[in-house]
Amino acid sequence: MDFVKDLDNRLLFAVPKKGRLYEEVLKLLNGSDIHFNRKSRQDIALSTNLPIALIFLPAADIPKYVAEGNVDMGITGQDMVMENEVQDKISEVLELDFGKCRLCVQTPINGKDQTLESLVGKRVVTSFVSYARKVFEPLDKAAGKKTSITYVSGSVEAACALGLADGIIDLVESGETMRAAGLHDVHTLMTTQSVLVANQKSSHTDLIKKITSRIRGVIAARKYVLCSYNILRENIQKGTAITPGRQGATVSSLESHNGWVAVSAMIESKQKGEIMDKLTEVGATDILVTTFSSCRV
Ligand SMILES: Nc1ncnc2c1ncn2[C@@H]1O[C@H](COP(=O)(O)OP(=O)(O)OP(=O)(O)O)[C@@H](O)[C@H]1O
Ligand SMILES: O=P(O)(O)OC[C@H]1O[C@H](OP(=O)(O)OP(=O)(O)O)[C@H](O)[C@@H]1O
Repeated sequence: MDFVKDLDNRLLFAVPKKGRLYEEVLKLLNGSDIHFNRKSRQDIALSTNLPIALIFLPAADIPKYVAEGNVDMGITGQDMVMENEVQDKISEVLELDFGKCRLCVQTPINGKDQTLESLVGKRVVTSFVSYARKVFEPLDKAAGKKTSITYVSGSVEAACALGLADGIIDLVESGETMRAAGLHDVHTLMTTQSVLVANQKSSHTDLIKKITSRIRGVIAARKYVLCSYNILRENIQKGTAITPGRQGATVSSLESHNGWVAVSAMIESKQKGEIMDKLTEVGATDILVTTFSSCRV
């Protein structure tokens, strides 16, 4: 019971305890300077530097806990928020730029069913039963049929080959799992990614803002790098046209090189090769690209 007392006045932050999102979330917490010691098999860890308790839960259950106010905030997938039907009860505070995939209707490549509509009245297997019911309800009504929707907790792709389903609803990222099971996607129901969600009535509004801002900084730092280079003063405009920066580039004079300036600006990480090529073409030298672990922009 002492443990429960330890949670008093702490913001409760639910994070996935395993699975696809776990490693990414640990990196986010580390980058956000949220320190904690998690003892083996314990699903609650107190932060050592902030009034936060991390609660390790299945990603699928996190939306429910956040919506009910049992925890103040959490990290889960948009698909899980939708499946739990709590999108109106929680605030989606921030998209996290990982866990990106699509929720798709899939059928055997060589089978009879090649559309969503052709599955009406047949057998569908999924981990997303409540969402599936919503999808098939109007179709069933229009066709006067009843689609059978069955829950399985994982390895959904096996259901068609094993004779349990005519089609499945499951997540697709690279498509490898689907193809290996002899399936293809005939309809995309939603695209999804991981999100930071918060209870709308949490009393920890300031701390929620602080955590959100830190996590936003980690995500932004992954998208941007700092590009710095030297260029002749007369070519500054050619350089800054290539690296305008987020709010303008920083330009400073080079003491020992008359007529030269040093420029630094944030650029999108994925464009760094092209930008360095262009800077070289306009006569920039000593072009450096530096990554950073967090930022506030
Ligand atoms: N292949 C994928 N690519 C990207 N994101 C995915 C993928 N599979 C799942 N996700 C995202 O990760 C979330 C959690 O999926 P995961 O399969 O890890 O479930 P889990 O219940 O946490 O773990 P497990 O399946 O091991 O029990 C999903 O709701 C989805 O948002
Ligand atoms: O398109 P892909 O890149 O192959 O990814 C899709 C697979 O990833 C997820 O499952 P996961 O591997 O998390 O395991 P699970 O089947 O136990 O849920 C999802 O349920 C698919 O099976």
